[in-house]
Amino acid sequence: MHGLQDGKQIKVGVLGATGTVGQRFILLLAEHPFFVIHALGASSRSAGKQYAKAATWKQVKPIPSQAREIVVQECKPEHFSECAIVFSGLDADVAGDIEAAFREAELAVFSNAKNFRRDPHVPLVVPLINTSHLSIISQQQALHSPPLKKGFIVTNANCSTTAVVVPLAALERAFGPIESCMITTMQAISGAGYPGLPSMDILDNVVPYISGEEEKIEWETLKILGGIAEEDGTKSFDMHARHPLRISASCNRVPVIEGHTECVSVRFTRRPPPSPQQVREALQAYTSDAYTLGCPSAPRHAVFVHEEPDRPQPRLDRDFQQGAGVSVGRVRQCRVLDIKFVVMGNNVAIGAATSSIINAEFAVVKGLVQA
Ligand SMILES: NC(=O)C1=CN([C@@H]2O[C@H](COP(=O)(O)OP(=O)(O)OC[C@H]3O[C@@H](n4cnc5c(N)ncnc54)[C@H](OP(=O)(O)O)[C@@H]3O)[C@@H](O)[C@H]2O)C=CC1
Ligand SMILES: N[C@@H](CC(=O)OP(=O)(O)O)C(=O)O
Repeated sequence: MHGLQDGKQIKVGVLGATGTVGQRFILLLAEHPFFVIHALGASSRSAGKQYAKAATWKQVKPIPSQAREIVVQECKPEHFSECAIVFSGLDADVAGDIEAAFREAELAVFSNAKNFRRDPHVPLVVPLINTSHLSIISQQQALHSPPLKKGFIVTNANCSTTAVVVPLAALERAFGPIESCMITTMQAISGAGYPGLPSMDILDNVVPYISGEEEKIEWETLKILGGIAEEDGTKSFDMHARHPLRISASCNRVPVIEGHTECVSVRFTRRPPPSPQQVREALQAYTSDAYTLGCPSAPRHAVFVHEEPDRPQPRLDRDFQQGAGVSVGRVRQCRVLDIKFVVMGNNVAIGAATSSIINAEFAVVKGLVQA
C-alpha cells in the first residue's frame, strides 16, 4: 500500500542539482516508480542553462534524457510551485535560508545539508533505522509561523554517521543499549564535493582532519539512535538520554573516490556481552521498516555481513544493492571494549541521495505527501 493512486507520479524538484549529490539524485529519480523530475535548481552561475550544459557531469552513466534539457532555475519556490517534494543537495552555506523558504511555500523538503539537523522539530532520519521520527512533522508544521499544512523539512545524516549508525541500531535492537563506542573513519574524497581537495593534498597521503566531522558523528548518532519523548502533548528527541552513550570519533580523508570505511569498537551495557558470532547473526538478520513497508529504494540487506577477512572494501562493495545498504566485516572480540568491526557505506548513495529518496518514499507510503 502506498500514497499513489492510478500509477500517478509525484512531481519533484532537485535543489543543488548540478553538484555531486545532485547528480546522484538525478540518476536515481530518472528511474523512480513514485517520482518524476519536474524542476532543477542551482546557483545563479547555472540558472538559465540547460542541465547538460550547467552540470560538470561526473557519473559513469550518461545524463538521463529526463534531465538533459531542463533549464536550471535559481532556487526560488515560485519555480517549483508544481512540485510536491524537493530534494536538496545544496551547499550548506546557502541551504538554510533556501530550504526554509521552500518549507514556508508548503513544499516537502528532503535535505542532505547539515543546517536543520539540530533543529528540535526537524527529524534527522537514516531511513534504515529511525523512520519513526517522522512523527514529529505534525509538530514542526503546527509550531511554524504561520502554521503549515503540507510544508516540512526532513534531514538525513552526515555520510559517516549514516554508515555507522546502521550496525549500531541493529546491535541495540538485538542486545540492548550500547554504552560506549570508538569510531575511526577513512573517508572518500567525494565527500568533499567537486572539485573538492586539491590532488596535491590527497594523492599519496592521508589527511587526519575533516572540519566539524567528529562532532557531527558524536551528536547525530545520539539523535538518531534515541527515541522521542512526549510531555504535556509536546514531543522532543531524547538523545539516548535514558542510556547515556559515549562516542569518540576520529576522522581521516583517504585517497578513495567513493565509500567511507570506519573501524568501530563497542561496549554493551549488558554483561556478559554478545559473542562475535551472535553479533554477526544479529547484523545479518536486521531488517528496516522501510524495506518491510515496500519503499522501492530500500535494500533487502540493510547490513551485509562479510565472512572474508579482508572485506568490506570500498572499491569492491560500494555498489552492492546500488549502495543503499552498508557492508560490515571483521567482526571480532575487542580487548578494550567488547566487540570491534569494520563498516563501509557509500557516502553519495546511502550517505546522501539514496537516504533522502527512501525518506521521501516512506513519507509517501505513510500518506505524509500526496501527488
Ligand atoms: N558529497 C557527499 O558525500 C555528501 C554531501 N552532503 C551534503 O550535501 C550537500 C551537497 O554536497 P555536494 O553535492 O558534495 O556539494 P557540491 O559542491 O558538489 O554541490 C553544491 C551544489 O549547491 C549549489 N549551490 C552553490 N551555491 C549556491 C547558491 N548560492 N544558490 C543555489 N545553489 C547553490 C551548486 O550549484 P552550482 O553548480 O550552480 O554552483 C551545486 O549544485 C552539502 O550540504 C553537503 O554537505 C551530505 C552527505 C554526503
Ligand atoms: N563532511 C562529509 C560530507 C558532508 O558534506 O557532510 P555533512 O552533510 O555532514 O556536511 C565528508 O567530508 O565526507
